Amino acid sequence: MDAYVSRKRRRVSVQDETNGLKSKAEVHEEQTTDEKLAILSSVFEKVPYEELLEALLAHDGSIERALESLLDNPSSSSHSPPPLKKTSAMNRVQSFLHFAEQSQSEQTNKDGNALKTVPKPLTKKGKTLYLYSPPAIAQHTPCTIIHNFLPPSLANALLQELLPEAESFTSATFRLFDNVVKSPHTASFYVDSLAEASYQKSSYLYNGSTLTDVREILPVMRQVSALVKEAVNSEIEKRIKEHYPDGKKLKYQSPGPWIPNAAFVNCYNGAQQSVGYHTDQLSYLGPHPVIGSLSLGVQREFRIRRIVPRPNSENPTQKELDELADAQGQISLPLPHNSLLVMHAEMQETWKHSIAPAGASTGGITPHPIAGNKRINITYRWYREEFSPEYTPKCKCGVPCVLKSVLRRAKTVGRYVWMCQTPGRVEAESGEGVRGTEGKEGKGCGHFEWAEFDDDGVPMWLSEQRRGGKENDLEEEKLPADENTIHAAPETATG
Ligand SMILES: O=C(O)CCC(=O)C(=O)O
Ligand SMILES: [Fe+2]
Repeated sequence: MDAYVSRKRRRVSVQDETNGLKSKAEVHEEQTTDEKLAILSSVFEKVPYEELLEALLAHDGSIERALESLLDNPSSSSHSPPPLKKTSAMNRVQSFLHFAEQSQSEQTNKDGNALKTVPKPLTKKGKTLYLYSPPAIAQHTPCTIIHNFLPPSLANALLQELLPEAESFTSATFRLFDNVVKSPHTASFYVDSLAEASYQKSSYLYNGSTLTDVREILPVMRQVSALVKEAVNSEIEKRIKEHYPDGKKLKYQSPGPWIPNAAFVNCYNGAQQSVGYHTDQLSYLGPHPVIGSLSLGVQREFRIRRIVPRPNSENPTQKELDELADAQGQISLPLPHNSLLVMHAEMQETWKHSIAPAGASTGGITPHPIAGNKRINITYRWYREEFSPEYTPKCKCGVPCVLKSVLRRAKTVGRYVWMCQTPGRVEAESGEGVRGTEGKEGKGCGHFEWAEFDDDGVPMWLSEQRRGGKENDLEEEKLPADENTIHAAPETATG
């Protein structure tokens, strides 16, 4: 069993198959077990990972035979719907093999000698790549996932605590192209104490308005928060060691432990409720935040796609445009009951996420024995003290600014701006979410200024103060005049 769960590449013998996959399989005889599990889980999204692994083991690592056996003997797990039709299952496998084939390319030096193998993004324009196994998700996305995270009875207790609460959730409001529209799901916001809830209601703004529904965290949610805290911190450590350059945290990522002290709870009632592509607001989380997202009830598809900066040149070639479109391709991660998804520090600034409607084409939903047609999701967050609104720069409207990352222009990519909360052109383009706020119309003052942080993501003026420097001396930190004056709002990626 260990050999199969190990992430090392191992040779597998290709079985003699007559279903047309053999030649592709031969090309990929070096496929890792992770990749094979990712392929199988792209077909059998709702079959537990362990079951897929067992099928692979039972067939000496042959994807094709494991696939056949799973199609012929539908999953033993009680809540799994019938798998896809055989033809669509085969199509998904073919498409994954196609992605995998393209995902490695030899880089050559100027003499044409191979230097090293460079992984290319697995995604492809207009296609959805389905990933289920935790190692494949860790490898190809900015997330990690822990299946069966809580003891089952605790997961059920949490669901039972939240289902009655969700009855009184209200529709999250979305601001799209200057119109305030309802998001097709409901949500509420929870913090550590009643005092904090009342402070939040009066002082924290989301796109120009305060939240109307802020609640005190409930007992089981609080108990689970401690477990989420522990798991997320350990996932962060692993992520840094295994995935980040030189095994070091990202610039601006907080070095300290992640301390969840706030949570949005989302409820999706039925297959059609969803949330559109968005990024989460950075203003109170700071740059490169980490979010722990726990799913309960009905399994739904979490989709992500990369925000890719435009090519540098004014006239990009077709090849550059194709590569851009491929890199923006969509990845789908099924989130089963009792799974903890960690959105790591690289996620919010450079990827968008959504919960897709579960139409007939994606297999609909399978009711959950406790939740019925509902999915409850808790996104545990750390509202950093340094980003409390009392410290946030204010715009000319006199309200704390919103923090956004700049992504689209090569010259300023990776920088951040504080800008007026009331959306103008930029925000309308990115379709940011405004959760449960009372819609406040108006154009805002258009204010924006560069945001400067120390390496740990602490606003520079505060960092200086902590180091015993000058108090509140923002001038010192400003860039040379020409760099500091923005004549047109930079294109931002995040809300
Ligand atoms: O329901 C989910 O898994 C995602 C929710 C989400 O994107 C959010 O709370 O910002
Ligand atoms: Fe989100």
